[in-house]
Amino acid sequence: MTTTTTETTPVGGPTGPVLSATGVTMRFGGLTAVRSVDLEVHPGEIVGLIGPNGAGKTTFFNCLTGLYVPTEGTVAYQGTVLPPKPHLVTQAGIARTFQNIRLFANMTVLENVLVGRHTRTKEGLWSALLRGPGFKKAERASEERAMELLEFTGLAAKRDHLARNLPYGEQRKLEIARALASDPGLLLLDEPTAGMNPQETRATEELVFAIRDQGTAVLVIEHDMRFIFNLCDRVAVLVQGEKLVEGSSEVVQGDERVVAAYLGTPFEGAPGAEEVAEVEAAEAHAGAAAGAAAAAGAEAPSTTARTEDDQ
Ligand SMILES: Nc1ncnc2c1ncn2[C@@H]1O[C@H](COP(=O)(O)OP(=O)(O)OP(=O)(O)O)[C@@H](O)[C@H]1O
Repeated sequence: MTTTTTETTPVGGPTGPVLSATGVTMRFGGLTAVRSVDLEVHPGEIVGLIGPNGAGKTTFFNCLTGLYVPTEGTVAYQGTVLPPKPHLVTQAGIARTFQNIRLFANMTVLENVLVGRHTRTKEGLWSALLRGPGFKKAERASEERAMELLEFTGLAAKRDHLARNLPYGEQRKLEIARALASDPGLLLLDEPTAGMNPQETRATEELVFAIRDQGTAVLVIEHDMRFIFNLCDRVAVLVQGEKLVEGSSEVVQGDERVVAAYLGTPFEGAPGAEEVAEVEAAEAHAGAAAGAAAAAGAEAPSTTARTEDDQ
């Protein structure tokens, strides 16, 4: 089934997944960039999409957001199949950022967020031209919401700066603020930490958690595996346009096919490494304490005994 129709078709209830992509295929001439990919994102989830360069990740995002009309397959938001038109997809509740920053460089930070707000304002052309009371009220409400988002992303102090004068990390944050201005139920992030230093990456991680906590589900493409495995409830791996594996960070990291096709040897600082080191240190400490207690002819403390039983 193709998504060339402009009708919206209910296929589920509001309690189901936020996003359901079903059998999404995208061909460019003889090249199949995305092949029959199914993916769901549920409310409250952060889902990662990873894979080697050219695997089809961005093409898949473009199919989800109506930039491309998939050759086959459907994309549904909250149970309603979406027409492949970017403005209708945004209006439905899916917002995105791009791999290459796309801000209005000569507009202020606040103005950039206000642009992202336009899908949620109802005032028409005449109202805007005449600047009637309805328009002024809507304008004030939009500005209030935009300022909330600038506070949320830590950019409020820069509201009047030109976007082009922001440091790189803040430009990426502004892109996120602008995407959030459409009050999405699902946010798609395409390589949000590309070019960031470790501090900026850590701040982005916190921001994504905060976005999820505020009720927006997130689907994120990223090559930084530490970021992905720390952040995501679920990770899907695309290889040569096909979904190879999908599961928790642990499942994906442990899958031999993913390691062979993409991850290679385990990356340094894998999540859990710190915890493993802490447990080992605690066990060594407990073992030493038990040894000392035995040497002194006393019973080992109960916590030590439990630790040993658990091994
Ligand atoms: N508009 C297009 N026309 C023709 N081929 C395209 C087009 N867009 C993408 N492709 C091809 O589709 C394949 C998938 O590209 P895509 O950019 O989706 O991969 P990706 O996984 O996002 O890669 P990266 O991690 O490098 O961003 C590539 O072979 C690419 O050359």
